[in-house]
Amino acid sequence: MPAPRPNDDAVPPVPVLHVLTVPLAELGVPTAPDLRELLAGSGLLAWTVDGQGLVGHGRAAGHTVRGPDRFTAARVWWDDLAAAAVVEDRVGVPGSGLAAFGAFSFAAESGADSGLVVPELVVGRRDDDAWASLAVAAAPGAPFTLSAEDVVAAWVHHHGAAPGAAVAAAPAAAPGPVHLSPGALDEAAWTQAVREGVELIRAGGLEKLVLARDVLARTAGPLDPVAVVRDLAHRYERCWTYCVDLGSGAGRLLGATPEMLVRVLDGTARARVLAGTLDRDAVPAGEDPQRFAARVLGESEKQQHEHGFAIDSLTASLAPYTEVVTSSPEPFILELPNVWHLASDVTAVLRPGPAGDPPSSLELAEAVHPTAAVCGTPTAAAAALIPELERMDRGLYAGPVGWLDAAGNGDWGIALRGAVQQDEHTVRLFAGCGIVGASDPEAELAETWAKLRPMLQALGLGADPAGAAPGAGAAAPRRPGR
Ligand SMILES: C=C(O[C@H]1C=CC=C(C(=O)O)[C@@H]1O)C(=O)O
Repeated sequence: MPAPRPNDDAVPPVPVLHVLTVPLAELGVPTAPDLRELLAGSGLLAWTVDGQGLVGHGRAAGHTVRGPDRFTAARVWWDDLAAAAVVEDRVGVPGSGLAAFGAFSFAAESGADSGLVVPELVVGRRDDDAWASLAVAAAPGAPFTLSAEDVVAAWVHHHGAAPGAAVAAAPAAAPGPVHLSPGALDEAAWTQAVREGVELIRAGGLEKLVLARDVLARTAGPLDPVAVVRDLAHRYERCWTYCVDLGSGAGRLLGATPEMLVRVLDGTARARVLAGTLDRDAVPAGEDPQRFAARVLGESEKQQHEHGFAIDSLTASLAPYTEVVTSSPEPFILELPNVWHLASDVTAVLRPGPAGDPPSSLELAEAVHPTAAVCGTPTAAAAALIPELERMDRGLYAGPVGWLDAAGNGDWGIALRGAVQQDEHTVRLFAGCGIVGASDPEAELAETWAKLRPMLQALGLGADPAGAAPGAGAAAPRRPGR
């Protein structure tokens, strides 16, 4: 559905893009590659899961937005860009043709830019389909001259090798020591904030609240984001690994999220809802790990309660857009290298809007954000309390991150288990926990460390930052015993 337009003076003019998508077979690459091998080079944009997805390089166009209308403003820009673009798509699958990466702030009031960026070169893979798309700005009315040779030239430029040839592997992510320090709140202050949250819930003001904290990592040597992204994509292959730099100086968002906010493919929406977490390091000696997870997560009333809020908030916000919504009858246990989660997959057949088109992935991402997995229940009460208790601007953490195409398809994950790289030596890591009346603040603090683990490992800090890595030289904030 086209985005409602504000008055035309407020809409910036868009560039005219020429876009050519060719199958990789046309470039001499007969079998679909594992996209993780293409995570290299400067100006990387990525959205991959299990070797599939989209990997972008360079920048053909981009638009940043802020405030409560940030999604609508981005959609208007995208609709205009797509209408003006001249596209030759020889593949015709979701993600081919004109495609953009995007990231949106958690809060409407955030000082961080949100937006969309169209890479110059995108290499995509969906099952056995693999393609490359080249996008370049052209003068209005200019003839379309892009050819497969132009795509190869862009590939060589960005990858330093021809299509099909091996790309140089990245060196270690963070050479030299990494120093960790508390962000907005230290551990004691954050635990106190959780305590206050629990009291408010018990007093009946709200039912669930998600509280997060940030940790700053300073690296002695320059941090290579490509090595971080590669590490995450290989280690967390069941998660969606993301890397988005909107180019506005706000930093590079990277991480590997297990949570799919909404995916739209050919008129069907899907989501993976998570809530309920168990640290895989917490298995008592002699216990069978799977049975332990099934008992502690699957049979815990507190965890099921927390999970139920997340499912209800998603299905309620999808309802106006859907014909039928189905979800897993019982949550299942999702096993990740660092934690187990209670998870439910939701599928919804989308209802066409008044103009006959089903809602786009970005329209749905706006409709369902923020879910109770990152905000709370009721949403408005939780959203108002979060900055007050966390004492920070979440920026892009816990906001939608992903990609979209001109047909409305796209994947929007929730930017979790990640960080914002602020400069060559500084990354700001985030993790949060769903709090209910039965939550124990110390246990929630320990859970944030388990959720920070993917990024800490990618920085070379090992699983336990407090005892970490003589080689990594970590200086970490105190980690509670469990
Ligand atoms: C808020 C985060 O996780 C959410 C997603 C899955 C499980 C969660 C939990 O069990 O608390 C959180 O709701 C985070 O990783 O920062």
